[in-house]
Amino acid sequence: LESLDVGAIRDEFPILEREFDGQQVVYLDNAATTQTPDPVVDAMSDYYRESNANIHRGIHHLSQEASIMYEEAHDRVAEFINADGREEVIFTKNTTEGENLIAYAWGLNELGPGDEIVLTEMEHHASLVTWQQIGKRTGADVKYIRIDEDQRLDMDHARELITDDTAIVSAVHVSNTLGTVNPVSELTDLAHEHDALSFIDGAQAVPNRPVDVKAIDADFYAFSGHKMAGPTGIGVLYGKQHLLEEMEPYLYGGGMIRKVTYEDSTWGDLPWKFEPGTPQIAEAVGLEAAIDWLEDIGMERIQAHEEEIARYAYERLESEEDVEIYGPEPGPDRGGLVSFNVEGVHAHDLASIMNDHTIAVRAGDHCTQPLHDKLGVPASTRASFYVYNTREEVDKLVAALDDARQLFA
Ligand SMILES: Cc1ncc(COP(=O)(O)O)c(CN[C@@H](CS)C(=O)O)c1O
Repeated sequence: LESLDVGAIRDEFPILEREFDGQQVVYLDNAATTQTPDPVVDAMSDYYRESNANIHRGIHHLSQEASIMYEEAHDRVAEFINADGREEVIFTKNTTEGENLIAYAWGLNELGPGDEIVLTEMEHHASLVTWQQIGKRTGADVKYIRIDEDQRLDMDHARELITDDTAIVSAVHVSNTLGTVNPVSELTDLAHEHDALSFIDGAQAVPNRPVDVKAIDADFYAFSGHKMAGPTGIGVLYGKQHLLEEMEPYLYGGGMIRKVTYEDSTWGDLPWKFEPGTPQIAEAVGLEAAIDWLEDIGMERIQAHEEEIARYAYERLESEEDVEIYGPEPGPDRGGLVSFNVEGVHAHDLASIMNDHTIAVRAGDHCTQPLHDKLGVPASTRASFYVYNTREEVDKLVAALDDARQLFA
């Protein structure tokens, strides 16, 4: 694979030139949100300047133009993840809303006492808390597939846990804390062997690797635009068409109906049935521009670059005796992030020192509190990489550890 021209890529991100206290920003918090390249910002600005109108309602030129842009953004997403078409692509606010949409529109109606919801111990709160609360409301039991000593998923335990009582398996594709890449096709097969559904949380996967939802055969797959060089305020819930057809909406209003009388209403076609009210139109345009931008580079090259930088970070940090790294060794089942702790230094103190060097990392539980309890640590510091990061930025991260040691260790 031809390596990326990181310099040319960085030129499309003016924010990466910003300085604080005379130091250029080192942005290593991409698992939280990625930066937005000029072509995406320009596409959204152009939309507002030239095509802004409400969709699906007006018969005037601007509304027709905006409607086509919005609808075709669904087609572009479908092509990107290999969905059958726009009918399988619901625009949400973010991954979290995608999880909630299925939990409410499917879970509340289909789950009851005796049913089991199988999660993994490394789930993000967007999945874990949602299914946990739906379990409490429906009487369904929530079970967690263990992680092993390498913080990979214990698939023997998965095979034991997923039974004919399982109604749905909801699993993260790439852990935002461990970096672990889970065998989501195998998990989906296990679910289907027991007539259960599979929901895959792809927030940390779609941005940085090729994702083919048909190859995985997931029934639902969710991700967020802001983690893949796109805008905040838009996410995607992929769902198999026959399942979405059978599901009742759980948010009602204009745009999602076919016929309304004082007595009852009928619902519109997919995906509009699940998109009530005025949607995030400019964000849909931005998401399409982000997909064009990513595919212009190539998802395989993005994955290779991100994993090369993460491998370099892993190896540099691993050579530091007082550093504990979480997640598996670099390789096919580790994504482009590294969470770690420095002995004697609290993660928040470390991140604060990093910030003194204008290095942006995340410290805390990364919305995986139960996982941190399982790891036996209150928090961790996480460096997460993307297409514009360099080895030199990793060197700055490692060099800043000494300041933290002198101050806190
Ligand atoms: C695996 C996974 N699943 C769901 C989400 C939620 O994405 P939203 O766009 O916020 O809905 C995230 C976002 N994780 C951010 C914020 S906690 C992080 O710093 O790790 C995620 O990583």
